[in-house]
Amino acid sequence: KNYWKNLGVPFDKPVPLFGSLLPLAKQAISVGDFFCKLYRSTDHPYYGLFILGQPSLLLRDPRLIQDMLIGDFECFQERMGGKCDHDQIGTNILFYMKASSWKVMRGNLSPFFSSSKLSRMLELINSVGENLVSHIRKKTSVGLAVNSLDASTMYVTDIVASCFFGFISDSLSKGVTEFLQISELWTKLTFMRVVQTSCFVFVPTLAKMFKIKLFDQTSEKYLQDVFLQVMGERKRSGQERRDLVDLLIKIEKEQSHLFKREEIIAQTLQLHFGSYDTTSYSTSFALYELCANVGIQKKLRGEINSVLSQHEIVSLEAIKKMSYLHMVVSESLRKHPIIPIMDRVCSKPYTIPNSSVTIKAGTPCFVSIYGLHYDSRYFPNPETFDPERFSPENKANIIPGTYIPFGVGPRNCIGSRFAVLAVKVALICIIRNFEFELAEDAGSFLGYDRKAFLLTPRNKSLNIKYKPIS
Ligand code: HEM
Repeated sequence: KNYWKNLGVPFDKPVPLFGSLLPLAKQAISVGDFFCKLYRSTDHPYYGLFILGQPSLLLRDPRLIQDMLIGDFECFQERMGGKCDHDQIGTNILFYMKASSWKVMRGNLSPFFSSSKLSRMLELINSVGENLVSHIRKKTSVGLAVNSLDASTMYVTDIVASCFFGFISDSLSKGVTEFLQISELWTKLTFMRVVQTSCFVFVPTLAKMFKIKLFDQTSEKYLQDVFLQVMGERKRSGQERRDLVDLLIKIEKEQSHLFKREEIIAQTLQLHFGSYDTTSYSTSFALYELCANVGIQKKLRGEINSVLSQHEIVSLEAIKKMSYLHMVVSESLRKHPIIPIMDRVCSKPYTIPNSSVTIKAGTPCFVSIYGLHYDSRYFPNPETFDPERFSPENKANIIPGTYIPFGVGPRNCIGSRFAVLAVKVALICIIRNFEFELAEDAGSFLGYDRKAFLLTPRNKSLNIKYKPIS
């Protein structure tokens, strides 16, 4: 209780057993709001809290965040959670991999997101984008509003199947597919899943004792089987598609001394899990903002049409020329940072720069991405959707470390370029073909689900009325 007091660090008063986490345990507040509230409760560069009995630190100052998580990365290489040997998939996804294996695996996977690989994947994403337009056209032709959160989810499911699992899922045309249903189950947060995931991350001792695993086991097994089937066929035929399946086959062949089979399979499930809700919610929030800001929608349509009048296809080169699109997506990710917090665990005693405070090995350190993005010192009128914050002239004024939708440092989001590309293609496809606005029954889309870890729209529908442009 007096741990932070004795070190002279301002802190959140703990309650017995729960520490600072009681509001979360009661599901009275979402994870993003909880850390944002702590962020706002002090002016100090850092703030103490207790994860159950474990003293932990919230880093607030952007300079400090950068010094610690980038400059002193060797002391902050791992996250909380994932130390459960009984769960060979959950523990071995890149997100939770231990530092030594992580470095090699990250090096293996990074080239998968290089410009040349993205350019190849863009062909696949474009064809899913066309299906998204057909899906909207079909619903619109019979006078229906389109639940655009569902449509975004199907769009991302089909991209994931195509780019990571190597097969066509086509849920946008079929409406429902087994892969879509399993993917939804995979990321669905029931009360039990929330408790189990919390144990896996915050109380690994309990997770070990009760053999709790990170993922829902039915969907984990299904996705593993799908991937192994594709992998097996690929090995038998000797065919190469230069995609994730080929890359993982190569790692299995060349690095069997470093990685077990589960560690390799875990990465496909990781990329699926990493992309699924994050990218579909990001697409939906961007669509919502374009409905709410008709002037911005119009201006964006102008830019997209103008660039595409000089390019036959939606190539990386064409997308790069759409600077306003980049500003719109950047602002949407500022206002809606789907992963609202990030964490690292300190691996050795560490003295906080410009202080006499030394934290112990094992201390979890958090960053409130949401708190930073809504801090009016860094982003005036943070509630306003204003892409001009990211214009070439204004961008230079953004203080490093204050805009971090994809995290900070070497362990930041590996899929950021892929995610931004997928969101941009969806917007390009929609905006070229339709004018759109919120339907009368759109309801409130902007409340966040209190039991979710991600910024999850509480109202799981985003009804949009689309008007085809001839
Ligand atoms: C808009 C969509 C997305 C957002 C906002 C997002 C955000 C984040 C954030 C904040 C982190 C933690 C970074 C840190 O701790 O410094 C992260 C990590 C990660 N993300 Fe994403 N992400 C998105 C999409 C994706 C996609 C599409 C993939 C996969 C293709 C992906 C895969 C990962 C992985 C594997 C990690 C862990 C990286 C590591 O530990 O090396 N994410 N993401």
